[in-house]
Amino acid sequence: MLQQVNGHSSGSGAQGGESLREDLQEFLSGEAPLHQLDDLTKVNPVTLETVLRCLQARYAADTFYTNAGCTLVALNPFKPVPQLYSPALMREYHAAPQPQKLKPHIFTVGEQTYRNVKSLIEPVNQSIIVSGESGAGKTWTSRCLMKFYAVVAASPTSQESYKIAERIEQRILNSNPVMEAFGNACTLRNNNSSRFGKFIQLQLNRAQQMTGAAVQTYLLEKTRVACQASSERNFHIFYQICKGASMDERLQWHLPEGAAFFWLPNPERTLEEDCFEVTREAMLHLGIDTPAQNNIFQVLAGLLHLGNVRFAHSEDEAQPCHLTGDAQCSLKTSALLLQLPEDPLLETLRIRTIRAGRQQQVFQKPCSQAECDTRRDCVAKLVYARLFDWLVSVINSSICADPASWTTFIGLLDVYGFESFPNNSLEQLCINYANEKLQQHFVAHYLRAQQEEYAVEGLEWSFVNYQDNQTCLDLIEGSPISICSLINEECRLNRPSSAAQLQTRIESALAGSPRLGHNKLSREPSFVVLHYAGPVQYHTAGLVEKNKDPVPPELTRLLQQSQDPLLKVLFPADPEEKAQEEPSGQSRAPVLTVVSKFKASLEQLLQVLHCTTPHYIRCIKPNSQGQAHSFLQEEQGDLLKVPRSRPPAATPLDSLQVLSQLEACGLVETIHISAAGFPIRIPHWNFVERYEVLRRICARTSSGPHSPSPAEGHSERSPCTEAATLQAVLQDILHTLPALTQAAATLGDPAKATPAPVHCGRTKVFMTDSMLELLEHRRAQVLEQCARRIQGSWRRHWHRKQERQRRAAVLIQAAIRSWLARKHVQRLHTAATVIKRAWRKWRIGMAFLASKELDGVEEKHFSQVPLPTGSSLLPQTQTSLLAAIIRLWPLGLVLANAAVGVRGFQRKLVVWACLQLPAGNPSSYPVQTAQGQAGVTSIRALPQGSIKFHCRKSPLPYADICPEPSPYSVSGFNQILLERHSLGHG
Ligand SMILES: Nc1ncnc2c1ncn2[C@@H]1O[C@H](COP(=O)(O)OP(=O)(O)OP(=O)(O)O)[C@@H](O)[C@H]1O
Repeated sequence: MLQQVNGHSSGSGAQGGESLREDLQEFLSGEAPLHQLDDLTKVNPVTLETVLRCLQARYAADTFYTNAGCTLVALNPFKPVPQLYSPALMREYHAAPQPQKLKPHIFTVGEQTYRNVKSLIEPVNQSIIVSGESGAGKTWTSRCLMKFYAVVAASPTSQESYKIAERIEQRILNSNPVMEAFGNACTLRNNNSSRFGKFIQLQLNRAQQMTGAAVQTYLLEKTRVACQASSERNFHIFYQICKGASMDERLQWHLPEGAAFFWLPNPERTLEEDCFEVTREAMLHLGIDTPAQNNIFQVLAGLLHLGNVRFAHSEDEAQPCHLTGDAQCSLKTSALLLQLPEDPLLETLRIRTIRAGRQQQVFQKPCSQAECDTRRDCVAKLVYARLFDWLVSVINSSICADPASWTTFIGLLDVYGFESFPNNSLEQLCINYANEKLQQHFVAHYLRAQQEEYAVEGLEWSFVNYQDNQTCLDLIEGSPISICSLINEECRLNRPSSAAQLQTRIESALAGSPRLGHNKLSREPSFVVLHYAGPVQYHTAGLVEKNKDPVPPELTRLLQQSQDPLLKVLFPADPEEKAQEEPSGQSRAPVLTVVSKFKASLEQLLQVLHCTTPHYIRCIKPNSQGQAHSFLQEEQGDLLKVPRSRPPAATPLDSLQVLSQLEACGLVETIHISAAGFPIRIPHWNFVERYEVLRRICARTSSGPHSPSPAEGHSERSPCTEAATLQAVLQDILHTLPALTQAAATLGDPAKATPAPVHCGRTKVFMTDSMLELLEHRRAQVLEQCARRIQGSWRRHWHRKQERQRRAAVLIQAAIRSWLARKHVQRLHTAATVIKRAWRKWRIGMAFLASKELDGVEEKHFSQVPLPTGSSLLPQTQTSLLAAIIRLWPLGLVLANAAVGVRGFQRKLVVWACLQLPAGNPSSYPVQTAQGQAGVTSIRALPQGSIKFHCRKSPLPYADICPEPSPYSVSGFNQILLERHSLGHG
C-alpha cells in the first residue's frame, strides 16, 4: 500500500517518495517507536513489511512477545532469558489488576484464561492453541504455561489438599520429560522436535485449582523408528538407554558399549535431552515402577536388534530371503528381548500369508527382500506406536482426575505447524489439513473479534467481504468427493493403481476446485493444493499405501504370541481386532485408514475447541540456525543482525522462511482479513490534523453543508480542539471525499472512482488502503499547490526585501561617504589650523631668533649714519634713499663682491638699473655701498615688518644671496627684505 502511495509521488523522485513514505509511516504509526508497539495490529498500516519491521525492532530490544489482536506472537530467543519465566513474574501477572496492561507475555494469556474460567462467563472452558514451525518454541511455551498454572492454580486451603495438588502438579509436569523422551527426536530443524501433536487438558475444580490433566496425542511419526533421514536421529529414548544404562542393564538388554545399530544413527551426538535418569525419575512419578520401566527398555532394545536383521536378495522367488552377516544373531537377540519364538519371527518376516477364495484358503508366499524389510519395519512401528499410546494412557491414568472432581478446563494444543517440503506425502497432507481446520477456527474467531471492534465503533460488519478457507477444506475433506475420499476409495477398493493414475483421478474428479493446482514442471505424479499459507505439491507415489498403513495380520498374531508382559498388554488376543484385520478386500467393515482416523480425531478436537474460548500463541523462529540475536527480514532479503559485529550466518533463503512462518501461522491471513475490512484506523483528531488541508481547498470549489468560507475556515482553526468543532471539521473533510473520488474518475483513474470506502466510527475513521492512497495523493497535490504559493510569495517577499536592502545600502553608503568627507575636511581643517598655529608660532619663534640673531645696534647705527653732504635733505629724500638702499643692497652686495670686470660707468649703470630710480640725474641718488666700508652689509626685515640693518658681516650663509621677490621667501632666521614696494611706499 505504501508503495502505491509512493507511486503517486514517483515524479518527485525516489528521495521524495522515501520521505513521503516515512512521513506517512510516522503519521500512521503515531509517535511510538516500533519496538514499543505492543500490538501488531497497531502497526499502521498493517502490512507484512511493517509487521516484520516491528517484530525485528522488538527482537532487537530483547522483547520476545507481541500481541497481534487476539493472537500472541512469540519470538524464540534461542537463549536463556533471565527472569522471563521466573515464579516471581508469574505471580506478578497473576496479581496484576489488569494483566493485559502489562507487557505482552505468555503469562498474560495464561492469566487471561485463568480469569475467564473464574468469571464463569460462557464459554467457560478455555483453549490455548500454540502453533508454529518445528523449533519455533511450541513445546517450550506449553511447558512454561503448565508451570504457570501449577503456580497460580495451586492455593489449596488445607495442608492435605495442598499435598494432593502438589502431587498432581508434579505429575503433570513430569509427563513432559516422558512424552518428550518417547515422542521427540533430533531433526535438522530442532534438536528436540516433537514428532506428535498433543492436546493437554488441565482440569480445574470449582475453586479453580488444578485437580488433574488429560493428554491426547495426534499423528505420532512412527516411521522414524525404522527410518531416519540422514543427519537426523531416532526418538531420544533409544539413545538414552544406550548411553545411560548401567552395566547390569546393558547385559540384560544386550546393549554392549559401543554397539552399532542401523536404527540408531548419529549416536555420537550428545544432547541435553539424552538424560536417561530424568526420564526414569519422571516415569517413576507417573507410577511406572522400575520393573515396568525395565520391561519397556527391554522391548526397545529388542526393536534396536530387530533393526539389525538384514535380508539378502533371493535369486529364487520361491525361496525366502536369507539373512545377511550377523543378522541371525541379531534376530536371536531380538526374539529373546521381545520374548518371541525365533523361528516364527523369522518366518513371519519372510513369508506372506494369503487367504483367497470362498473357503478362505491359506497360501504362503515368500516375500521379496524389500517386502521383508517392510514387514520388519512394520513390526517395529507397530510395537512403538502401541507402546507410545500405552504410555499416554498410563500418563493419563496417573494425572487424570476423577470426572466428578473437575468442572472446567484449560486446553493447551501444541500442534505441528504448516509444512511444505520438496517432497510432501500423506503426513504433510494430514498436518496441513489440521492447520487448515485450525485456521478456519482462528479466522472465525478473529473475524468475530473484528466484528466486536467495529460494533464498539458503531460500524456495520456487512462492509467486510472476506472469504475464508472453506474452499480448501472442501477440496481436502469435502463430501462426496475430495482428496481424502478419493484416497480412501483407493484403499477400500484395494485395486492396483499407479501414482499417475491416482493423480489423474484426483485432477479429473476435482477439476472444478479453485484450490487444486497442477505443477506442469514436475516429473513425479503429483497434485498441488493451494493452502491459505501457500501452495504445496503432494506426490501421489505411496500415498495410498501410507493411507492404508497395512499391518499384515500375521505380524499382529505373531506379536500376540509374545511372552513379554508389556507386549501382552500391547497386543492382547482380541477376536474383534482379529476380524477387523482381515484382508480389507474381503471385509465388509469400513476400512480404517490413516486419513479417516486422523479426520475423526481432528473433528473431535475441533468439537472441543468450539466449546471453548480460544487464545492463540504463534511461535516464530527468527532464524533457521537456532542462533540468538539474529532476525531475518524478508523485505531486505538478508540477515539483519542485532549486534552488527556478528558475522552473517544465514542465507536469503532463510529470510523466506521467516515470511513463510508468518504466512503459516496465519499472521498474513490476519493482515488480509484486516485488509478486507478497514485496515487503516485513524483517530479523529489525527485525521483532522492531517487532512484539514483538503477541506480548506475544497471549500473554494464546492460548498458542502458544513463548508465554511475559506476565511471562516481560517478563523475556525484554533477552536478545532473542541469536540463539536472537531466533528464538524471531520464531517466537512468526509464530505469532500466523494468529490475527490469523482475527480479521480474524471482524471481517468476509474479504480479510485468507486464509492469512498471510509467509515467514521465513534473515535476513529476506518478506511481501506485505496482510500488512504487517494487521500494522500490529494493531500500531496494540495501541499504542492501550497508549496508553490509559498514559494511565489517568498520570492516576491525576497525580491522586495532585496530591493529595500539595496536602497538602504545606497543610502547608508551615501551617508557614510558624506560623513567620511566631512570628517576628512574637518581633519584637514584642524590640521591646517594646527599647522597655521604652529607656523605662526614658528615664525614668531624664528622672528624672535632672527631678532636675537641681529645685533641691536643697527637701527641705532642707521640713525647715526651721517647724512650725506648737504644734510639739508628732506625727510622724503631720506625715505627714498632708504628705499634705494634697501632696493639696492643686493646689487651693492653683488657689486661689492662682483668680478673685477664691471667698473666705472658700467658700474654706475648697473646701480641705476637696479635702483630704478626715476629718470633724472642719477647723481642725485648717491649710492653707498658697503664695499670698502665697515657698516651695513645687509638689510634684513624682521617678521614684524621692522627693518634692521646688519652692520657687520653676517655669519648667516644666505645673507649674500639675492632674495626672491616672494614676500614669504625665507632663507634664514631673519628675512631678507623684499617688500620693496611697501618699503618704498612706507
Ligand atoms: N522462550 C524460550 N526461551 C529460550 N529458549 C527457547 C524458548 N523457546 C524455545 N527455545 C529454544 O528453542 C528450542 C526449540 O523449542 P521447542 O522444542 O519448544 O520448539 P517446537 O516448536 O516445539 O519444535 P517442534 O515442533 O519441532 O517440537 C528449545 O529447545 C529451546 O532451546
